[in-house]
Parts: sequence; structure tokens; C-alpha cells
Amino acid sequence: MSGPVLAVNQVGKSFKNKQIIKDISFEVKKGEIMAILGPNGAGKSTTIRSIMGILHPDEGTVKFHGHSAGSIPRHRIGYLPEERGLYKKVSIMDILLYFAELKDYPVKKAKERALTYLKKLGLEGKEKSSIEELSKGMGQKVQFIASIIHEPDLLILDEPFSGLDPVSQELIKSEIKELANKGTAILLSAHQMNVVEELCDRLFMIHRGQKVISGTMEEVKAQYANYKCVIRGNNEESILARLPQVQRVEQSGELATLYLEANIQPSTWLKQLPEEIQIQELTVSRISLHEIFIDIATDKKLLGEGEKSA
Ligand SMILES: Nc1ncnc2c1ncn2[C@@H]1O[C@H](COP(=O)(O)OP(=O)(O)OP(=O)(O)O)[C@@H](O)[C@H]1O
Repeated sequence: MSGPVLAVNQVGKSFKNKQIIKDISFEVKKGEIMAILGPNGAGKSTTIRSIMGILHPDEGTVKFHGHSAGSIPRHRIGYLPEERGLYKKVSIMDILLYFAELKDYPVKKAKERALTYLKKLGLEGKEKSSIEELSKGMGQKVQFIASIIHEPDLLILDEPFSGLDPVSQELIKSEIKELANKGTAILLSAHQMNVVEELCDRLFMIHRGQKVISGTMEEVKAQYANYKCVIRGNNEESILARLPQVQRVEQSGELATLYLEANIQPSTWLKQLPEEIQIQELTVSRISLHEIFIDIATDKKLLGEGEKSA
């Protein structure tokens, strides 16, 4: 199939003359998992609600399989909203069938899928229970099933991992992976950078309503420093600051973290370390998405080629 499943183009939205998101553009293709990331209040949910048509963007367009606005076949989209809430007294099976019916999905197939997913997510035998009889995390899993019961082409998940224990996170993560493998286009927001790093093909990070970085995990890491070298030793800050091809040094006692410039191979860099550097321990690793996130969110500005901090 040609063309992206979802195309967001220059979307902007203001509330009471205050611009909340601006010039947001990205695409999600069939079978792709895209993460929308950013600190609290960055504008992730506003972007997602604009895509879902819950909010009407002031600028830009949202296209699903090339359709826009009123002609979007919304029954082909699945959505897990940030604000959770299901009918407390109704049985779980009835809730799931209700969601399927809203999306014109056949009841018999929906029933089979509901039982399959309840089992997969550790809720086997709970179909007759009501939401009020379940824990918060269990309720969240039911809401996840409700968002995928109708086999959507595009799945939008606003913080699917919040409030889930590590085992439940793993379960949801593997379901998301499986759905993508079967061709579902997935857009998700999350604060768990380790999960995003494992799960997502591409990411789009916003800060104060605007894009700060986007691309595949590799592309994002290449735009940022590629590697960091942690040295334990009694070294003067001035010596470390003079080392070549280092973007930034962070020192805490005997531990110094050196963020290397992009495209520097650690093996080459290590060979030219001066003998005066004292090394008790040395590790080299790729920088994590978690570090990139904190850097952006705290305006430290690790890098960007040619943007070396003073
Ligand atoms: N209906 C509204 N009216 C006015 N301001 C709003 C409205 N909805 C959101 N905002 C503001 O827009 C900004 C972005 O909010 P949004 O919920 O999109 O952030 P977010 O990135 O999803 O944050 P979080 O990670 O905390 O969920 C915030 O400053 C918020 O106060």
C-alpha cells in the first residue's frame, strides 16, 4: 500500500490566544511504531486530540489514508485516551462488545478477540466481572483491549504504560509489537524512555509545543552525541576540558562523564588519550534516549553539530 497511514502536516493549536502546539508535522506508516515524546505539558495530548478530531486544529491538516476531516473513516482508528474511564458497573465483555459495535465490527469476531486478549493480558475468566471489581492496572488493560478490539489500521495510544507494573508493561509492549508486525500503524506517547527505545521505530520529540528532534533511534542518537566515556580517576577538570572531540564534560567527584562528538569512533578516540589522564575505571557506551530527553527537557542542549557548548 502506498502512502502513510497517518500524515500530520503543520498542525497548530491555541487556547485563549496561547499557542500550545505549532508546526507539528510527521507521518506514521503501515506497521510502524512512532513515539511522540516530550516533558509534561509539552503538547503531546493536544497533538493526539487534534489528530483524533476531539480538538480542531487552528492550522494544518491531518490525513488518514489520504482522507481528511469529515471523510476520515474513524472506525478504522483505535484510541486509548489519556483520561481513563469505563462504565464501572457493566461487565467487561459487554464493554468490549459495545466498543466493537461502535466501530461496526462483527459481534462474533469481537467476542473471540475479547476472550483471546483477556487471556493474553492475564485477565482470563474476568469477562463477567465489572470494572469496579478490577484493580486500576487491570482496568487499564481492558481499556487497551477496547482500543484494538475492532482491528484498527491506526492505533493511537496516549500513555499506555502509565500505572502498569513491569510485568504488565511487558505484556502490553509485546502486544503492541505484534500488532505492528501484523501491519497496524501505531502512534504512542510515553514517559518510559527505556520502553520507547526498545519498542519504537521512530520518534518525534516536542518541547513547548514544537518539534525539537525526530527520526529513527539511530538518527536521533547521531544528531546527539553518539557515545559517552565514563572515567574514574583523580583528574583535574582543566585536563578533561582540553581533551579533543568532547562535547561536554560532567564531573562528580572522581567520576567524569565525557560526551563525545557525533561520529567519533571510541576505539580511535581512546588511542589518543594523553598519558597524564588517570584511569582507575573506564567505560564507553552509547548515550541513552533517557539522557537525550533530560538534556532537552532541562534546556541543557547537549549538542547538534556546530552547537558545541562553551
Ligand atoms: N483545554 C485546554 N485549555 C487551555 N489550556 C490547555 C487545554 N488543554 C491543554 N492545555 C495546555 O496545553 C499544554 C499542553 O498540554 P498537553 O496535555 O497537550 O501536554 P502533554 O505533553 O500531553 O503533557 P503530560 O505529559 O503532562 O500529559 C499545557 O500547558 C496545558 O496546560
